[in-house]
Amino acid sequence: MRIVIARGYEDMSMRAAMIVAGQVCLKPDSVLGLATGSTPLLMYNKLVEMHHKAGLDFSNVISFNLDEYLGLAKEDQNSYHWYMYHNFFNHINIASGNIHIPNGMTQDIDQECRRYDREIRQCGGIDLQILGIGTNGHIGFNEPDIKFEATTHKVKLDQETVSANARFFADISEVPRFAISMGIKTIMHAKKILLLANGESKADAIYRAMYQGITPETPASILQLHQDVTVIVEESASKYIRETIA
Ligand SMILES: N[C@@H]1[C@@H](O)[C@H](O)[C@@H](COP(=O)(O)O)O[C@@H]1O
Repeated sequence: MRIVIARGYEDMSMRAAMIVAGQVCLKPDSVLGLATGSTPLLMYNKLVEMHHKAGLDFSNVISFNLDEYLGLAKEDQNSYHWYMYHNFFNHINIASGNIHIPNGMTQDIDQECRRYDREIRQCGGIDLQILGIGTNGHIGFNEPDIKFEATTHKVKLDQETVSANARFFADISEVPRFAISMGIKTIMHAKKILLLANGESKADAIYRAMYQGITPETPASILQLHQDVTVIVEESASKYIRETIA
């Protein structure tokens, strides 16, 4: 693991955007695994800026999002569909046919999960996977569990995740309790992984993920076994890491 401690959110986001931009420049038809949440927001802004000001070209890029809430339509402002189009896709030149996000309104969840995994395989797997981390150590919506879930699957969200994500909804009762998430195996098959952690609320989770045992109780800890992971930790999220290094 390469660990970078960034001087604040801006620095973390710029470093992350540079890595994504580097990937796209070197391989214009890269398959990107994309994350949502508040953490990568500024990284997406920076990539949009690089597209407009420096001609960063996404026309051949293929994207697969990590997850989607079950029961939220694409038009719902809390769906990850809406988030991705609103914050990123609408502002760059990615081809709409190259965008993949699980369908949270599917009538057949198993079939939707199998379809999603098949499409990732058909595109040759993910070149660069971007990840955030939940306060409970989740990646995508792979929640703490007694085993690692391999492929795309239906998830029951943890109470901690529901509470953490309630800030985006008018009321906690509106937060969906279920989601579809890419599995750990698919994430681990990505050629490169970029994990971002921002804010003090992530300090414990990122420390456990990087320095404690590998356990499905901290899903992000599996990343210790991946050969090419870069972790960009914003300063306040790095407080336990710095204590360990010091
Ligand atoms: N499913 C998403 C994750 O992909 C995200 O990385 C994480 C952290 O979110 P945030 O960046 O808002 O803290 O929680 C959400 O529930």
